[in-house]
Amino acid sequence: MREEDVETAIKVVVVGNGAVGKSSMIQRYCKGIFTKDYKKTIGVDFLERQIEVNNEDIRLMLWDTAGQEEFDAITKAYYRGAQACVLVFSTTDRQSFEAIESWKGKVEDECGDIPTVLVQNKIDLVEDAKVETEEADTLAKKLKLRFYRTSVKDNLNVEDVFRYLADKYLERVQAMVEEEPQTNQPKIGMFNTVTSNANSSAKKKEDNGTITLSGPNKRRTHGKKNPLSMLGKCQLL
Ligand SMILES: Nc1nc2c(ncn2[C@@H]2O[C@H](COP(=O)(O)OP(=O)(O)OP(=O)(O)O)[C@@H](O)[C@H]2O)c(=O)[nH]1
Repeated sequence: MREEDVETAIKVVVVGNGAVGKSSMIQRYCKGIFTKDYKKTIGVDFLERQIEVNNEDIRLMLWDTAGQEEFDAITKAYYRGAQACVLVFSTTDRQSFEAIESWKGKVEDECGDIPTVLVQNKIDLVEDAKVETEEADTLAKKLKLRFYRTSVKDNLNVEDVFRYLADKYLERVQAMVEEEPQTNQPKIGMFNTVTSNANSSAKKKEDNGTITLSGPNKRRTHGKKNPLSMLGKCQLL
């Protein structure tokens, strides 16, 4: 395998209370659709989308985790190996706002300090808001997080959230490469990728309901040089 044949993939976890719009956000971003129905996520699920950053193909693997506390034990295991995180609360749900710091802590426990954004979703329902604009701004400042207000329904700012995370992640990788140019061992996760279809899912549901990823695979990038490939590969989970 040539170095330039390795594609970069970023595992992003999307977390927050139930019904804030996590699944909807991922569906909007990966499939371009929005549905009004609420179907609570059981455990975890993921979708992926490929984007181009600095002339490189980057595959974002978006992990949708259940917001209901009853699934905490399962979902935490899936935070492992995440390289970026979206913390979501809803404009119309005060509790979901108050739970943000706790969600941040859960992700940090498993992943350490990874690029993270704070998202206030459902801003189309601003007339029903249970969170003041200033409160949300203050929380973002306190947690030192980039803050986006989105409406998945109206497709507002959703693209920006994931673009920011991809940029931020690549910035960190680049800084790491510059610091330690000789090393082949990544300090933060990167792995060879599985499939190339933006909407395809690389997960496999086993009989016991566990979702596992297929083993590392490579995808040709038609000789396009990928400077990130020098970091080699590592395990996803
Ligand atoms: N008005 C409005 N409704 C939204 C928006 N985003 C999501 N919804 C609705 O909110 C409800 C919950 O959305 P989900 O995406 O299922 O929420 P979730 O966070 O994945 O919920 P869990 O799976 O329980 O964790 C659904 O009825 C969506 O249609 C939005 O931006 N505006």
